[in-house]
Amino acid sequence: MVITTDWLEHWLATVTLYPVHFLLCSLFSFSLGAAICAFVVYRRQLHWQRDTAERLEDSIQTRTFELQVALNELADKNRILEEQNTLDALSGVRNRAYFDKKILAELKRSRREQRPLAIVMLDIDHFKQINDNHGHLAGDAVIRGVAQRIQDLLKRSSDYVCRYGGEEFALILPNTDAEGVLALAEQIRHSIAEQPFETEIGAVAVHISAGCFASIAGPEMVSTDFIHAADQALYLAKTSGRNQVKLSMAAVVEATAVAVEGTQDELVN
Ligand SMILES: Nc1nc2c(ncn2[C@@H]2O[C@H](COP(=O)(O)OP(=O)(O)OP(=O)(O)O)[C@@H](O)[C@H]2O)c(=O)[nH]1
Repeated sequence: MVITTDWLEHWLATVTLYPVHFLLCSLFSFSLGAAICAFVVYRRQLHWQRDTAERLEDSIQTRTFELQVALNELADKNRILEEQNTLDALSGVRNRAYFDKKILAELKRSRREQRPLAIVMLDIDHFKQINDNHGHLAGDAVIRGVAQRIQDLLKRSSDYVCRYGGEEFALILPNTDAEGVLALAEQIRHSIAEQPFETEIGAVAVHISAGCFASIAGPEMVSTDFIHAADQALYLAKTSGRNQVKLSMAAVVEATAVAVEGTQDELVN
């Protein structure tokens, strides 16, 4: 549009003639412009807020995922650490602390399910002589070898061999009666006596003595009843000449009772 003098004069005349119209038009145009500006700003802000919220949500999700991964790793490491805490450093089998906990749990299970629980206390014979004659390193190798040999002979995943202390081991055998524990302990004794253990000074022949006890846990029975009974049987095995397995008299009584019941059943049938 070309602004000429004529046009300007005409425009001024119009403005002078219709000042109210002009004012109203100007006001309307200004308001419309302002409204459009406000709308554009508002839309921009909305977009920006939406973008920010999306970015925030993404970052929260990423962080939550990273946190979950870190927590899982921590839980795994904790599990490994807890597992390591239950192991004996020298022999690699479970340690005494594990035995103390496990026997309590198995005692409760035996009482609840009315199934027999068997314990074996097992000790390497004349171990002091092995240390004295061949040195402590050879002695350590024998302890490791015996532990491994026992472990290899345990077939059920619920059976545990624990190093009870020094050259003594304790076995926890859930759901095992007197007959079963005697058979397993005898198998272990035989395997150890048969095959010497490799050490740095050569093969060392050893044998063990074992005391066994098996019973369904009665309402009054505690874990020490099982341990003492198996210990007494071990003492009997030692004093009877070593390299043998003995069953606690308490277990014999129970086994006899079971046998008598069995005989009576047969008679009745
Ligand atoms: N090398 C080694 N020796 C150990 C370890 N723990 C205990 N001993 C030794 O084992 C020996 C156990 O000796 P004793 O309790 O007299 O038993 P023993 O000589 O086996 O005799 P009996 O059990 O009666 O047949 C001691 O000399 C202890 O020092 C160990 O971790 N490594």
